[in-house]
Amino acid sequence: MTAELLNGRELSDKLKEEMKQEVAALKEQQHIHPHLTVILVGDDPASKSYVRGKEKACDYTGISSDLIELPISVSEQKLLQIIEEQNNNNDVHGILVQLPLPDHIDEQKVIHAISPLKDVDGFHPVNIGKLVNGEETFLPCTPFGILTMLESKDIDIEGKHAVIIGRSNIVGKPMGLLLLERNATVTYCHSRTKNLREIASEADILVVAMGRQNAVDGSYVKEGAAVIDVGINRMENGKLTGDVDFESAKEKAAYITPVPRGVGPMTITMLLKNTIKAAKGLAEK
Ligand SMILES: Nc1nc(=O)c2c([nH]1)NC[C@@H]1CN(c3ccc(C(=O)N[C@@H](CCC(=O)O)C(=O)O)cc3)C=[N+]21
Repeated sequence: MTAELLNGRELSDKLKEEMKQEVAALKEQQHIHPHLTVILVGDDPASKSYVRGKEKACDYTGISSDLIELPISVSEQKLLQIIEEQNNNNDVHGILVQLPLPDHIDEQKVIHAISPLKDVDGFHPVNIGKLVNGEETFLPCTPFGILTMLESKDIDIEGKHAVIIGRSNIVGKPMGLLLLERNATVTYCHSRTKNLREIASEADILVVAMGRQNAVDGSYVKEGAAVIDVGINRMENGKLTGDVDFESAKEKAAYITPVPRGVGPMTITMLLKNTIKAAKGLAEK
């Protein structure tokens, strides 16, 4: 079998086109102008490039965005103060603080400071709590994007075995919760898991978010599985690659995401969705 490609770039383009119409209608009919504030601390080139991607996507869909750039030496107190100003600004619907933050800033404290109503990343504990409860909330963008890709191909989730490799707060943990809510049987694996290959090769849906190039190859993939590669690793030649050895995995999978043009663009697109939702004062289950 050779897998069908889950092309995140193509799906993103389609969704952005729809959102562009929706934003235009919101402006015209309800005088709502969705606005996202992005806060970037320091000048890490990868972070800068992601932030540029977000700005570009906002522009395309008619969402206005501000970028607040702060020096790497900025104090935690100053950052918290800026977040508070954004919380209190009624023209701002979404606030995103680009992660990771420098070591002298407590990331959890920063996430707690963002109003849950403007938390378009879906990282605030109130929103995570709602996700655990199955209540409506802002879904974390990467898991939301993955779910949207699976749904776009009508890939069955109910009753299927989903194996998540990686347990980060922003990808692995919420991914498992979302799939569980849709009646998958979910197994979490991580760096201490024994028999990773054995467990992974039982997955109908395999989500790989380990942060290590080629950590998973075709021998980890069940025939007919959907393989989702969340990894972004920059190779020596400057090109991006995922955590999955695409060539061997695609011979066994029924569906597979490429890197680049897979999960990454969907993450940004879901951020736009969440920003529109925030502007409308809603949150989605
Ligand atoms: N508060 C916060 N929210 C985030 O959502 C967040 C974050 N911090 N910190 C970093 C990660 C990473 N992330 C990506 C988004 C888009 C691509 C993306 O568009 N990737 C393109 C390639 C881009 C390129 O060529 O560099 C692709 O895979 O095709 C990648 C990575 C969001 N993150």
